[in-house]
Amino acid sequence: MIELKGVTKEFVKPSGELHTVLHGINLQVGKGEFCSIVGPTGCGKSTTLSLIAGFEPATKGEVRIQGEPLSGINSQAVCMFQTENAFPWKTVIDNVSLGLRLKGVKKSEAYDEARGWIQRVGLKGFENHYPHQLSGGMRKRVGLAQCLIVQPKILLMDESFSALDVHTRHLMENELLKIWSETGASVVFITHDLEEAIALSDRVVVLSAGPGSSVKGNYRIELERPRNVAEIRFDPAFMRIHEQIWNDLRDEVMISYVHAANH
Ligand SMILES: Nc1ncnc2c1ncn2[C@@H]1O[C@H](COP(=O)(O)OP(=O)(O)OP(=O)(O)O)[C@@H](O)[C@H]1O
Repeated sequence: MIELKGVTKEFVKPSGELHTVLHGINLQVGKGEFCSIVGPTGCGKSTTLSLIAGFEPATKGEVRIQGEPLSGINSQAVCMFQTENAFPWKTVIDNVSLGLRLKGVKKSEAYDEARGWIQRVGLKGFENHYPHQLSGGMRKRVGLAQCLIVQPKILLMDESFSALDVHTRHLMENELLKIWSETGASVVFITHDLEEAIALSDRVVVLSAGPGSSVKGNYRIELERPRNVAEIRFDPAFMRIHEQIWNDLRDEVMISYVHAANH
């Protein structure tokens, strides 16, 4: 579904110098696969997501979606960020139905579809509430429904749950896994939290410390599904995988600290 082949991304600094964020990234995400990307702060995780979304082009190499080179915005993908997706001046049902309305679907049909999604994410009864009348977790549910109503083949999530308290976060993660398993979408999930990455994913990719980050490790997570993200952390198999990936990640985090201290 998604392939990055030898992708390098450079930005021009205000001084005019080139800053290489990613260097020679190779990454494949299959149809219906849940892939998380972890790495030290500033290594280029969000930049990777932005290349897959088509918000900006690779400097070198290629991003392919379903085998085709991506040019411009990736029409198969939707993005869910750490910040709110919902428009504050729109009700839940107007927010959730928006993607369909923008595609030209009639209001009554879009509303019918939106009601189904609102129910699926556990917000039945809140159709006419505004975002400020909901809790942070409920607003995330609105965001998820907003993304999934358009039945994307690719869901790109950047630290989507990191602002939530730990209990709400686990609820949302379990909810996400349940809904994802019913949609067959490919997910690329960016997180700082290795436990979250392992608990959710089929695969965890570790990026090395920047500048010029590349793929340091690529791990298949063979834990059984369905999973309960709050409980799976105590599974001995989970702990073994965590130790293995953390050994890789820790080195990169240390390198990143040293770089930060020297600048
Ligand atoms: N549009 C841009 N112009 C110039 N530099 C950029 C741009 N976008 C990102 N960068 C730089 O690229 C590097 C990687 O940023 P990015 O946000 O992708 O990292 P990250 O791994 O997601 O970081 P964090 O873990 O802190 O969220 C940073 O040094 C950042 O300053």
